[in-house]
Amino acid sequence: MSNAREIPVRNGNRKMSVSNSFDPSLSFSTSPGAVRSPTASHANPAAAAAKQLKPFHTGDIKVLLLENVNKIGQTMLKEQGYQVEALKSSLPEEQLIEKIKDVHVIGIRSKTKLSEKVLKHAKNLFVIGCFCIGTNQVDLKYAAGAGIAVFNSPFSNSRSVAELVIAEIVVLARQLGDRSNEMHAGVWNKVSAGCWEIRGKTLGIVGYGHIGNQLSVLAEMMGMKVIYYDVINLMSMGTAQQVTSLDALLQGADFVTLHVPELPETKNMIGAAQFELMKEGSYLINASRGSVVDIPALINASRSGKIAGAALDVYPNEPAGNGDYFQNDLNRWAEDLRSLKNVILTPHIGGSTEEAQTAIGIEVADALTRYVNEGTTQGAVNVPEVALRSLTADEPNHVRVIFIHHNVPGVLKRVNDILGDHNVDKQMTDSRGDIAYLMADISNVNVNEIKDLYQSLEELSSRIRTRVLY
Ligand SMILES: NC(=O)c1ccc[n+]([C@@H]2O[C@H](COP(=O)([O-])OP(=O)(O)OC[C@H]3O[C@@H](n4cnc5c(N)ncnc54)[C@H](O)[C@@H]3O)[C@@H](O)[C@H]2O)c1
Ligand SMILES: O=C(O)CC[C@@H](O)C(=O)O
Repeated sequence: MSNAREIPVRNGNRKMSVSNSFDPSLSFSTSPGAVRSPTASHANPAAAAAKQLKPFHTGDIKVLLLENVNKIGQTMLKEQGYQVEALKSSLPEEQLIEKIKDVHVIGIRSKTKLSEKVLKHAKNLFVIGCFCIGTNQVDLKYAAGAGIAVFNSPFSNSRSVAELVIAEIVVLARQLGDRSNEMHAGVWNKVSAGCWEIRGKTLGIVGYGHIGNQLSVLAEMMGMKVIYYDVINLMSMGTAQQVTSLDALLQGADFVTLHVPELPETKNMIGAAQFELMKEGSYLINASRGSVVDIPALINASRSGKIAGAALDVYPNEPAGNGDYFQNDLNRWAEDLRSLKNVILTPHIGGSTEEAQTAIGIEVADALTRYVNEGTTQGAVNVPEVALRSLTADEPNHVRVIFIHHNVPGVLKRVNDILGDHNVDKQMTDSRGDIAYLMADISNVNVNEIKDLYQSLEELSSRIRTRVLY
C-alpha cells in the first residue's frame, strides 16, 4: 500500500510495527437500508470531508466475531480492511484464551464470558463489541483498567423482546403451548377451564427501562392494566402506575414480567418468598437473565398450582451453540422444568429477529470502527465518552493523541508538557471512576516526531494505553 508510515507501537506488552495506509474508497457504514439507532446518529453531515485516521495498515487489525454476529456487521468490519474471523458459536474458556491472544477487536453476544482470567491473556485487545444489550458477560471494570473499551447496542432489540412477551402473555393465558403439543401428539383436547382473555388483567413489569416501556405501551393497547416496579422514579407510559415495592407488584399483578439487568441485587430476585406473594393462578415471564429467577422455586410454584404458567427465555447456564443440550448436565433441574404444564421454554431468542440483529450489527460495527479508526468512545459502557470533531483532509500534519490513564492528579500537566512543543488544536478529557480518557488533536507534527511523542506518553506512570492516530 502507498503512504505507509512505520512507528513502533506497543500493544499490551508486545511491540508491533504499524503503518499508516488508507484506502479512500472505504467508508464507515455503506450498507444500503442501514437501520441506525439514535445512538449512532451523531455521525455528522460533514463527515465526507473528514480525514480517516489510521496509524496502521487496516489489514493488521484482527477481529474475532463469535456467536453468529449478524452478516451486515461482519461485512462492515471487512470493508474496513480488517482481518475478520467469524464463528457461529461461543468458545470454551481454554479455546477462547488461545484465540484472544492475537486479536485487537472481539465481537460477542450474551454467551461468551470475557472474565478477568480470559482478558488477562488478551495482550493486543483494545476494544470489545457486545452485539446485544446485556454487558454482564464482560468484566467491565477489569477491561477499563486494561484500556479496553466496551460497546453494546442499548436498545436495538428492545421492541423484539417486548413483542415476544406480549405473545407469551396470550399463549400462557390460553395454554396454547400445551394444546399445540397435544395436537402434535395426535390428541384433541378442547378445553376452556383456566383459559382467559388478557383484556382487563394486570401486567406487572419489573424493570421499566427500554423493554419495560415498549411492553407497557403494547400491553395497554391490548386492554391490560399496567403496574411497574423500578429502583428509580420514572415517567409512566400511558396510564401505567409505578408501585413502590416489588412486593406490591407481586401482590397486584396477574402476569409478572422481568426486565432487569443481571446484577448482584437481581440475583434470585424471584424465589420461594416472592412466589408466595404472587396471586393464586398468576403467571411469570422471564426474558431478562437466567440468574434473576430461582428455578427450583419456580418448579415448586408450578407443581403446587400457585402459578398457572411461566415463560422462560433465559437460563443460568446456556449452551455455547445450537444443538440438543437442554439436559440436566447443563442445569440440574432441566428435565423437571421440561416436564411442567403451561411452561413455555425458548432458547434466548428475545432479541432474535432480523430487524434487531441487523440494527445491532450496524450499530456495534460502526462503534467499533469509529473507536479503532478515530478513538471515539461515544456509547462506550466502561470508559468515559469522549469525541472530537474529525480532522479534515486539509490538515495534513495533524495527529490525534489518545491517552487512557489512571485518574490521578497531575496527569494533564505532564501530558501537555509532552504535547507542548506542538499546537494543541483541540483537546477533551473525561473520567469515569478510576479511569480517564484524553483525546487531543495537535498540529505541526513532523512524521519523525510521532514515535518520540508516543514513547514519552508511554513512559508516564499514569499510562494505561497510548494510541497515536494520524
Ligand atoms: N431475552 C433477550 O434476548 C434479551 C434481549 C435484550 C435484553 N435482555 C435483558 O433484559 C435486560 C433489560 O433490558 P432493557 O433494555 O430494558 O434494560 P434497561 O437498562 O433499559 O432497563 C432496566 C431497568 O431495570 C431497572 N432496575 C435495575 N435494577 C433493578 C432492581 N433491582 N429492581 C427493579 N428495577 C431495577 C433499571 O432502573 C432500569 O430502568 C437487559 O439487561 C438484558 O439482560 C434480554
Ligand atoms: O443475542 C444475544 O445473545 C443476547 C440477546 C439479549 O439477551 C441481549 O442482551 O441483548
